[in-house]
Amino acid sequence: MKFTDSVFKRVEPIWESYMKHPFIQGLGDGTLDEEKFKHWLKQDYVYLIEYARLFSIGAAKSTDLKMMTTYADLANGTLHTEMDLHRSYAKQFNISEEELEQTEPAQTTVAYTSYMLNLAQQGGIENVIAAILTCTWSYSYIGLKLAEIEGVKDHPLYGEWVNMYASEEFSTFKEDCIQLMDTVAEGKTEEELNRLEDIIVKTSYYEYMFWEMAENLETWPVPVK
Ligand SMILES: Cc1ncc(CN)c(N)n1
Repeated sequence: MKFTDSVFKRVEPIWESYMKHPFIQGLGDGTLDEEKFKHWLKQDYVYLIEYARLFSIGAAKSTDLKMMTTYADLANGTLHTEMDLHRSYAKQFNISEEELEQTEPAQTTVAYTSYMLNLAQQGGIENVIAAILTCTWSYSYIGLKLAEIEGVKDHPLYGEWVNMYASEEFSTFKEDCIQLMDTVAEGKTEEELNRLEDIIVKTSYYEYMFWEMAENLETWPVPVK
């Protein structure tokens, strides 16, 4: 069995819980509060800047040219394809690109990106891909599941979101990440694999917390100027 198949069995209950989360349910039935979506949009934009940085660390730590090319392509896909979705929504909401980029990251955004960046700086290439995997894979999982709902792709506001994460292009990003993970998992000891699996479980929890952050319009406790 591939490493990612056995990891999926472990994280599946967490990922199933995303589909029951009020934010995702609201995306699916079109009732999601626009303010919550805008909060997600701004937080996710600054999250994706760090995510693109992680792919770039992956490129720098790659052990061969093929791997380096895949990481560089994934960084490019994040900075252009995925973040174009955010810029397009921002335009509809009259949020400028400067405002998007200057979003103050909320606690959960800081915690999640710091966790991934810390792992990526510390270890080898296996840490980088283990930290990144859940992000792309779980959004593809959610997008494809939401796309099964009749009419969801035609929703005037949230249809674009579902179309992006259920797209063939995004599925290819996911497949590339899964393949990178299985390649570096080859020949690792059980102890090493357990450590990588733990990273994927933790990032799966962080994904849940990110939906919670958006749903609850999370900010820091005491506002200061
Ligand atoms: C928090 C989060 N996780 C995953 C993705 C998909 N790249 C995202 N845009 N944002």
